This record gives sequence, C-alpha cells and structure tokens, in this order.
Amino acid sequence: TSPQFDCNGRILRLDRPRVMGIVNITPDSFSDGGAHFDAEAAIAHGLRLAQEGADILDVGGESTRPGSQEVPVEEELRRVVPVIEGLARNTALPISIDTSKPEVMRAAIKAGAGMLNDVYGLRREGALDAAAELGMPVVLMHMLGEPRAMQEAPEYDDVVGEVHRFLAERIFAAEMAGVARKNIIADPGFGFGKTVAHNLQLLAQLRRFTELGVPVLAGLSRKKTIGELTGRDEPRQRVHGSVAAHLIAAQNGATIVRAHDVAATVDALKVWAAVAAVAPPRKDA
Ligand SMILES: Nc1nc2[nH]c(SCC(=O)O)nc2c(=O)[nH]1
Repeated sequence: TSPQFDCNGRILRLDRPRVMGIVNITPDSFSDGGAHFDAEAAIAHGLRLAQEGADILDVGGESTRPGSQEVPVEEELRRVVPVIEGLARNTALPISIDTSKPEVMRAAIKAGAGMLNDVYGLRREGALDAAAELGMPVVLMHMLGEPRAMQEAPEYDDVVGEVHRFLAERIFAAEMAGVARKNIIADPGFGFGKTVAHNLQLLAQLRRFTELGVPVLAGLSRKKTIGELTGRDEPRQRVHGSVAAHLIAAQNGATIVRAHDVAATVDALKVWAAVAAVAPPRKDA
C-alpha cells in the first residue's frame, strides 16, 4: 500500500510518481506589468495545468529565486487567496501553497489549499505551530541561507550528508511541534544554495533521502542547473532537460516532481511507471 495524503479533503495518492504543477503569481508572471496581478490569468493557467494532467497545483505568491526580495505578507495574501479560491472552485485537484509565512499558510488552507510547501522548512517564526495546528501535509525543503544570498558561494563538505541531516532535523522539529509524520514530505531543494555540481550530486544520490522514511519531492523544472547543462539560457527552452532530470528523480526514488511543463512531464512519467511496473524488485528494496 502506497502512501496517500488527505489535502483538505482532496486525496493525493503516491502509488506512482505524481506531478505538482507550478502556478506562480509573481511580477514575472500573470501581471499586466502593473502592480496588481491578474488572478484570472493565474487561475486559467492552473486549470490548463489540470487539463495537462497535473496531480496537484502549487500556488506561490513570493518568488524565491536566487536574489529575490521578501514580499510583505499583505501583498502575498492579495496574490494567492483569490487564485486558491478560484482553483478550488474550478478543479477537484489538491492545491499546495508555496509560502514560508504562517499567516499565508492559514489563509491559504482556509481558502481551500490542502498542502503546505515551505521552501524554508518551517523555520520562520510561528511556522511550526501553524503547520501543526493546520494538520495538513507539509513539504519540508532544504535551503542554504536566504534566497537573497544563497547562491553567492555555496559550500559544503558533503552536500548530500549535510542536506540529509538538515531534513532529518526539520522532520524531528516538525514532529516535536505536533506535525504527524505521515503528513511530511522531504525535498533537497535543488538550486537553493547549491552549485551545479551540488545539484548533480543530490540528484545522483536522491535515493539517500528516501531513508528519511517520508516521500521525496524533487523540483528541477527550468532551473539554472538545467540551463547550464543544456546551454539553454531561456527558461522556456529548458523543457527537455527538466523532463530528463525529473525522470532521473523518479528513477532515484522521488514520488512527486514539481514542474512548469506538466504535459511533457506526465507523458515521461507514464513511460517510467509502465517500465517500473514490470521491473524486477530492487535489490535494496
Ligand atoms: N518544494 C519545493 N518548492 C519549490 N519552490 C520553488 S521556486 C523556485 C523555482 O521554481 O525555480 N522551487 C521549489 C523546489 O525545488 N521544491
């Protein structure tokens, strides 16, 4: 029996690798260039990803790209709540909220989201308690430092070992705060304070993170590492490289991949799952 998550009444089954479609509501997306963000466009985009076969939609109102600045909580709420409400009304898919702020977590769940996706691993003030009180599935991700400076000169003695230990500590902290272990997902945080070499090591050894005893999420979609490996400067040109990386992630034990290009990723994982269904049992299983 494979794990499944009850996301505020909407079930996410992890019987095979699942695709988390990305709905970013940030200045570089869905805005008419003005200050206000077009919620309708973001909702339409989410519904298109649902059509493409997404298993869950990840709504984010604060860019956590390298060098990005914090967004005030009122602004983040203004961006994400209407989009979550609109998506919850128009699709039966589970919805996750990509935020580190406890106030945004609470408002998002109230609006119909059913999973917390915190790139900061519940380290913000009040986040652990909010996650425990909300009782929803939560993704704990590794990040080295802060988005503003994390890519300056990331250094590790043993990136896999150090990320593994961080995730083990955050899982422990979450459980101590009252988060049920069955509600926890771990994520090494590709690109969050890592060089290309670090990201390659984390992907090559991704199965190490399944030893944490919780499902593993991998997010490499259109990231700089893919761009550097393929020579594609434009994120929209990184679809093939992203699909390849997410296939490898599935092969190495990831059961959720976070992607912009849902249709391509869904097709690749269908091929992967068909082969996995007939593969001999893993020797380390
Ligand atoms: N769980 C999880 N959440 C994320 N949110 C972003 S935003 C940066 C981008 O998409 O380039 N990345 C990730 C990731 O890798 N894992």
